Amino acid sequence: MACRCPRSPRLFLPFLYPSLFPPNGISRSSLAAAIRGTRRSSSEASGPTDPTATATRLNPTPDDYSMSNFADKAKLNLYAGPGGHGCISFLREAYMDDGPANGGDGGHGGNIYIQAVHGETSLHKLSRRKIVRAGKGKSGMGGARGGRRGDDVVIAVPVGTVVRELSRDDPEAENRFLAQRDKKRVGRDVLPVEEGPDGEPVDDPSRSKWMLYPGMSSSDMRRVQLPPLPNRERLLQQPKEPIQLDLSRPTPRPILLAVGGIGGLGNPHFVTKGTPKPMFATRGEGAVSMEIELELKLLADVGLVGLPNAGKSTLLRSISNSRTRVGNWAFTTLQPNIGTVVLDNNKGRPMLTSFRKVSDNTSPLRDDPFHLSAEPQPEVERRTRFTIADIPGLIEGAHLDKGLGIAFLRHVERAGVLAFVLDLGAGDAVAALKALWNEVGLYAQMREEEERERKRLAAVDWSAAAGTDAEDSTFWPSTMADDYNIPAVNAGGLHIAGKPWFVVATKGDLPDTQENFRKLREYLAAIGRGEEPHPSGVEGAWTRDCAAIPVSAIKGQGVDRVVHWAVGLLDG
Ligand SMILES: Nc1nc2c(ncn2[C@@H]2O[C@H](COP(=O)(O)OP(=O)(O)OP(=O)(O)O)[C@@H](O)[C@H]2O)c(=O)[nH]1
Ligand SMILES: [Mg+2]
Repeated sequence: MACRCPRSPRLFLPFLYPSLFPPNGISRSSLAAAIRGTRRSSSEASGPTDPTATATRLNPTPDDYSMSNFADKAKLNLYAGPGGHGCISFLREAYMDDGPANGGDGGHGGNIYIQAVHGETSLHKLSRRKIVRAGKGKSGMGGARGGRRGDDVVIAVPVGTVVRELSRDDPEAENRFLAQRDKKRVGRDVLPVEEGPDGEPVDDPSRSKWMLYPGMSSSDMRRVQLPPLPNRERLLQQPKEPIQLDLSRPTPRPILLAVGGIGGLGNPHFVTKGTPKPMFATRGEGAVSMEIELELKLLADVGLVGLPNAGKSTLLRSISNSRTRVGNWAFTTLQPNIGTVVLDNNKGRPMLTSFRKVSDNTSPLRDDPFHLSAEPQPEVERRTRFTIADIPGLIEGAHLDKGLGIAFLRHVERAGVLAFVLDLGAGDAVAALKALWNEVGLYAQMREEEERERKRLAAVDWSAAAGTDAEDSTFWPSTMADDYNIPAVNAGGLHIAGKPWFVVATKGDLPDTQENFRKLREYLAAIGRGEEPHPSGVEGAWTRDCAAIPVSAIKGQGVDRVVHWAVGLLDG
């Protein structure tokens, strides 16, 4: 059959593809040229700073970057799994309607662990998750079938995460404390079931630990004589309060944070001569819940510190594999970036031969907890790469949380070497260096005060058993977690000012920067000679070999010297 619609392909095409059908009077070629023109002008507007320059790796267009999710703090509420209840059941078979007790035990609740692993780079997933729950133990069943154990949870965090416990609720520790107190008071393990004047049982906390057969009459329920609660130990001991871990290395095994509850016992456990058919079983124990705070301190070998727009990110791009964002405005960088400088790619002669000490902070427990390797650990190992952290620019008052500085200064806190990046084209470099050191020094002092305060609070024993003889060494046995405790920091800001540092004087390609650089070099030489104090003003700070390296990061000139100098300081 013939088509009833007239064949007019041009009818709809202009709506679908307007660019192919220019309005009358404009030729297709001139329209294409106009489109090309607008594209070029829009990329130029946001492109490299110098309009004559073409985009390169060191001077990229602003869209040549990737912005990943990043969070360096997270608070988590942890709920370990409670134990499942024991079961009250009796064998029922043909011709045996009154068989023996066969209730299964409840499963243990799941534990919560933490593990620092390579591959995780941020805490953003955990900061959104907020609550971590381990699996509940399943209750026991008839036919002597035990309940399933609750699933454990391992929280994977990046290496460099500090864990602090903020609060804890351990119902079993509380109960044990109350039981010990009652034992002392009455001289018996469990208070007798007493009846009040109206025949109602007096409130007895130990009764809530029991499950009674649902088919019992209420008077039987009141009269039933319960045996003393069995004294059961958790398979894993809950770590001491407060937990403080510094996961500065990948942890070989997950570290326990919160222990799940023990599963209840089924009724066969309570069969005695006097009670051949126990109509009771124990409930599963409650589990530990706690609130913890995670703080990620990126572990880079070198930390770049500078004012906004100084050229830190361009420097990072010029010496490492980083693709961090670069732009000609302040606060281009909004989150820390880590770049890796490869010294030896195993494809020929290495760029530099460097060794790093490994014996300093290698405890046998961390690297070889079971002493499996008979060979002694090497004292030094070859450095094939090192990492550099670029953080958002600091402004005056950063330590008081102005700008973006304070949240990110903690990432340079752990760097082995600090590199101060100064823009030679942005005024007095000496004044800029002093301002930066001032902020860093004030921040260091603030952190130390915070740490002291935290220690003071930790020294106060908040545990339920505090001040009583219930608190003995077996009550809170020590765990592996104690070996990961945060090391003490020096007083007076030295933990940052005592680090080796140097200055990278960048944008040396700009005109009239020589004089600025000369003054900077003289100032640093005076510090080295001891004529000028350390720019932070901290007594005993590192002033051994303060160098200023002139570079033009955008042209990649002089940047190799930065790598050599940083490696020299890292090697010590
Ligand atoms: N002429 C010249 N310009 C440079 C040099 N290094 C960086 N720039 C320019 O300076 C501007 C700022 O560079 P960034 O690397 O983003 O500076 P930043 O210190 O990371 O800035 P924030 O992230 O905001 O703190 C960019 O327009 C760069 O192209 C250099 O050596 N010479
Ligand atoms: Mg930057």
